[in-house]
Amino acid sequence: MDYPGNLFVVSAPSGAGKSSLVKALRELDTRVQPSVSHTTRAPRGQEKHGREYFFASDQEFDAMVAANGFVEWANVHGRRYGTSKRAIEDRVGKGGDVILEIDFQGAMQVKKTFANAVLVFILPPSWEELRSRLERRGEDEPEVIETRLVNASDEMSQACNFDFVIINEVFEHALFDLKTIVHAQRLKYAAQRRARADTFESLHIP
Ligand SMILES: Nc1ncnc2c1ncn2[C@@H]1O[C@H](COP(=O)(O)OP(=O)(O)OP(=O)(O)O)[C@@H](O)[C@H]1O
Ligand SMILES: Nc1nc2c(ncn2[C@@H]2O[C@H](COP(=O)(O)O)[C@@H](O)[C@H]2O)c(=O)[nH]1
Repeated sequence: MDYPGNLFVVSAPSGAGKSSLVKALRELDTRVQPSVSHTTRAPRGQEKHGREYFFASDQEFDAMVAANGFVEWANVHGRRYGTSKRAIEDRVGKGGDVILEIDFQGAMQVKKTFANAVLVFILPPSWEELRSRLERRGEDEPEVIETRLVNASDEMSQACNFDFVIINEVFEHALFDLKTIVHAQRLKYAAQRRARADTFESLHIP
């Protein structure tokens, strides 16, 4: 699908720091808008319906799947998560930039629909640090942390299918890398548009 905006997808094993990086990027760059996903998991901590997620029952999620309402959806850590078409098509269709924080299965589905989407995978510096970040965050029960660490191994093996891989060891360095990828994509896209406009002009196509 061709569209005038930029679509960025950030994936990572749970606890690698993607939400923190995307939040910091958005504070520096207000052109990048997040998409709020739907999930069947329960809210945690201070999460609010419509802000972090649209929290849906299994029946509500089923109804959206049946209505073809998702660009992508997947089972992640035993719950379902999905990006609604409405969450991204409006904005990228009008030339805005959207950033998705989704798992690798969703990222692969997005790439099939939006071939120009830029896929970024975030890796933690080590297993020990991944575990310690999940524990320090203090938002998940120990068994949930164990499930996420078990799943992290499969998730990390998918990094090679992404356009860019960032190791989030020193937060500021990882943020710089992410910011650079976003800027580079904008420049590339603007250059492509200029080249296309020049071609039409030289051929006298209005
Ligand atoms: N470079 C870093 N150094 C140390 N701690 C970090 C770093 N990046 C993020 N963290 C911390 O690690 C924890 C996990 O980060 P975050 O919640 O952003 O991960 P996530 O990948 O979005 O996880 P999930 O997929 O479960 O939402 C948070 O407490 C965050 O403050
Ligand atoms: N395929 C999708 N994955 C998603 C989506 N929204 C979030 N996620 C991923 O789920 C896990 C767990 O998230 P958490 O908030 O419960 O910690 C994480 O890897 C997210 O990236 C989505 O819409 N589609």
